[in-house]
Amino acid sequence: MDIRLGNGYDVHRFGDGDHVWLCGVKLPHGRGLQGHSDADVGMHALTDAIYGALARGDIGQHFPPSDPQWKGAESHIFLRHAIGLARGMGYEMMNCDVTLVCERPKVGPHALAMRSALCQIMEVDVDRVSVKATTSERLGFTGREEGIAALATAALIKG
Ligand SMILES: Nc1ccn([C@@H]2O[C@H](COP(=O)(O)O)[C@@H](O)[C@H]2O)c(=O)n1
Ligand SMILES: C[C@@]1(CO)OP(=O)(O)OP(=O)(O)OC[C@H]1O
Repeated sequence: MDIRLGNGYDVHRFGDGDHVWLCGVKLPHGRGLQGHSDADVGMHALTDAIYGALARGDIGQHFPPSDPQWKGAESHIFLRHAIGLARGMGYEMMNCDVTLVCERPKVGPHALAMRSALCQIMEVDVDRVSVKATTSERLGFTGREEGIAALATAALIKG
């Protein structure tokens, strides 16, 4: 049995807008997250955790922000690529865990929808996918609501 662990971290800043995409769920919000893609910070962190587990670089190497092809792209494209790479190397998702760091929006009421969205994209059981959140007690850039940070861990298993 071969188990590989990876971690991911991402940040997107708030700008104009009326919604945010978080882990595949569109939430109405007073501001939007800025990015080259749809700025789904949680999905980006999870995608990077998978690349990290595989030692296959990071999201910006596979989908360069300088490439106009990815402007406005839906982030499921990135996650599908990462999990496809994992399967191509003989790995399955054992479990993964995403933590969103923001004062708002409140994630708890939407966590199950987020887990469902991620597990559908990755084609894994929902009990293998965790999404949770914390504030940063109003400290730092997340505390000032200048942006949202996300951390993720992925465990991949072969055999
Ligand atoms: N965006 C968020 C932030 C937090 N939660 C939930 O609230 C709990 C308490 O947060 P603290 O930062 O005060 O520890 C946290 O454990 C989450 O359950 C949330 O849903 N959305
Ligand atoms: C996802 C990509 C795609 O161009 O752009 P962004 O939406 O800016 O997101 P980031 O987390 O900075 O990762 C870099 C890029 O790969």
